[in-house]
Amino acid sequence: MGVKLDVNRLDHTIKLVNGNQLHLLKAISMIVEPAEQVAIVGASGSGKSTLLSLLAGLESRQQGSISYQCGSEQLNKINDVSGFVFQHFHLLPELNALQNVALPLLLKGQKDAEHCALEKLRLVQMEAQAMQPVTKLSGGEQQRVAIARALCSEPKVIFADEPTGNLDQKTAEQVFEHMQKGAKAAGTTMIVVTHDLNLAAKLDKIYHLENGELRL
Ligand SMILES: Nc1ncnc2c1ncn2[C@@H]1O[C@H](COP(=O)(O)OP(=O)(O)OP(=O)(O)O)[C@@H](O)[C@H]1O
Repeated sequence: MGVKLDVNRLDHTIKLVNGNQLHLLKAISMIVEPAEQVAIVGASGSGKSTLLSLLAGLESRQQGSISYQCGSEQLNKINDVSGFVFQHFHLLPELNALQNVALPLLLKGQKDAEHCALEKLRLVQMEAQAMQPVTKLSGGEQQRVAIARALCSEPKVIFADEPTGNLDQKTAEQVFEHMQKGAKAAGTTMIVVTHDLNLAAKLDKIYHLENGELRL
């Protein structure tokens, strides 16, 4: 069961190095339903990554509120039930694909970590390369490993920041499809920041961030 996000009037101002202030996000409100897959698009510098970090609880809110609900339960912390996929993969170069995917589960003390990791690698069609050091994998393969890692902890919501930004169009589409399928199969809510309108069009809703305002 995915998480429902109820975002109410988020406001965010940034202090620039020259001392000026940039009113980046202006009273942003949105509702993301459980298992919904939404895109946030907008020009470079419009504040998409900042908004995603706020939604994911990685950055402190200045104003406004976000409530997270899973079934009938109100969640106090989103980090425990969320997965994050970054543009630059953020894999550990000294480990192989399987170890990268299994690591978060091992850290939690899960005994069947490698079994779960292998299952997720199969889902993104990377089982055959499980023992490969990640440095030997292509960009698209590395991102599929990162997606398997995000799916491994069976998150209730996935936040993805330009997950295919480093990939060519064809690979981007394949990787995106894996991510979408994985999230759909598990009923996971997914929020994706992307500049790629083709990919955004594959999701349930597209939000546009412009001049600090979010509109459908
Ligand atoms: N901590 C910070 N301190 C100062 N400025 C910041 C900080 N974080 C972001 N900014 C600025 O806020 C603006 C929005 O940044 P953000 O990364 O959220 O935009 P974005 O829409 O994701 O951009 P891109 O598509 O290029 O990644 C940029 O001008 C950036 O330089």
